Amino acid sequence: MALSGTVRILCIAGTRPEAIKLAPILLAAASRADLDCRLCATGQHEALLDEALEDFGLMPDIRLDPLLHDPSPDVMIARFADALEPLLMAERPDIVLVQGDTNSAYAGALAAYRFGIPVGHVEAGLRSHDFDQPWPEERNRVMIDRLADLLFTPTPESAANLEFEREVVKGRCLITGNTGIDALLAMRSRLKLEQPMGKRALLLLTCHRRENIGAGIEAICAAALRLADRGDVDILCPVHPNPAVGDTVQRLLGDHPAIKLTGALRYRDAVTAMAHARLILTDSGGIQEEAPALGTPVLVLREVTERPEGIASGNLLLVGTDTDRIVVEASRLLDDPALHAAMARPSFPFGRGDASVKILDAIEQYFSSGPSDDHPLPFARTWIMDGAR
Ligand SMILES: CC(=O)N[C@@H]1[C@@H](OP(=O)(O)OP(=O)(O)OC[C@H]2O[C@@H](n3ccc(=O)[nH]c3=O)[C@H](O)[C@@H]2O)O[C@H](CO)[C@@H](O)[C@@H]1O
Repeated sequence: MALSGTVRILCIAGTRPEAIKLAPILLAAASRADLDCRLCATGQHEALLDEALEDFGLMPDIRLDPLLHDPSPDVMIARFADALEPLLMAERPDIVLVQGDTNSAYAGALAAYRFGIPVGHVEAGLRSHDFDQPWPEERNRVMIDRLADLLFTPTPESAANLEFEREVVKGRCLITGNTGIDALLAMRSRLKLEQPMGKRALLLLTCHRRENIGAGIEAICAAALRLADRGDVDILCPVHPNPAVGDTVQRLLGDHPAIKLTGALRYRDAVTAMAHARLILTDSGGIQEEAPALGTPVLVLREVTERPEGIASGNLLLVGTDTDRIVVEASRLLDDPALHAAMARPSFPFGRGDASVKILDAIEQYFSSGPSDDHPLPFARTWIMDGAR
């Protein structure tokens, strides 16, 4: 029945974007006496996660033992879920919170579901409607939504995706906005973002999606070289640590004088680069959400996007990975100030920076009101040695 006293939340995360999008929740919960919110890091991308947390003054409370090698997604999910079981037995959280669509998030939802621990899904309802793009993220987030008891969805469009799946998505859905905007606005308020004085336009290029590895990234790099040859742009490309991405980018872009390759930027430096860029070329999900709030146009280097809201707001343009298409669209924006201005109008289709407060309010309400007929509390599906929950 309804819990009295402190509600124990366990966040489970493994990657940089999860850290960035869970940080506002962890920080907001710290000032609420009735919530005890802790973070378990799976080790999926340990260094990037730790670095992202540092920019918010955070670190994991618990760490799973690192995987000895980088297995396939489904083996990774199984390993994480297995490693989480004794942790969940020991920690006994009242709710497990996972963010987005990573293998860590799916593993956290699976392990909690087995023990009958309610699952909260932050960034629920995003759909490309194509299991192969992106893979395995689309599959992961569809399955997490089926397991979740509380679904925190960023926009009416993503809520509509969940409504369409109501036959199999049984949890309570709440439109909250994306916590990534909470993180962005908090970070931006700490930075001095004077406009850069240089005459040359800054282009920010990031690419790391699994489905782009190989031909996609080669085509993207060919476009970057042609844009760099214009002579009026500087391209900044933070290279994702995945060697399947970095080796190709280094080989193709490493020698051009107008292209600067760096390691992954710290979050605060990424926000600065996004704010200063004239144009962003990316296959990132989070950057598609952040750039509209910063008023920087984005060419989305994907064939499909689960952020149609940013397309509708006019801040994102879906261009895929065709070299000529990328060059044509980037050149149009660089050469036509009116067209650029139309795409550079700040907008907030993914929320206004209050998602984490709404999520914590909803969690408190869930436990104070207790189960209702249409939303009974879950039950243990895995026998817990010291007695069923
Ligand atoms: C299918 C899909 O779209 N899934 C997404 C994917 O996340 P992603 O595609 O957004 O991943 P990245 O692009 O790696 O991270 C982006 C973040 O990192 C910052 N950044 C970037 C470059 C850098 O050098 N330094 C940085 O700090 C940047 O500002 C931003 O905040 O998984 C998340 C987890 O579940 C999901 O939520 C999310 O939907």
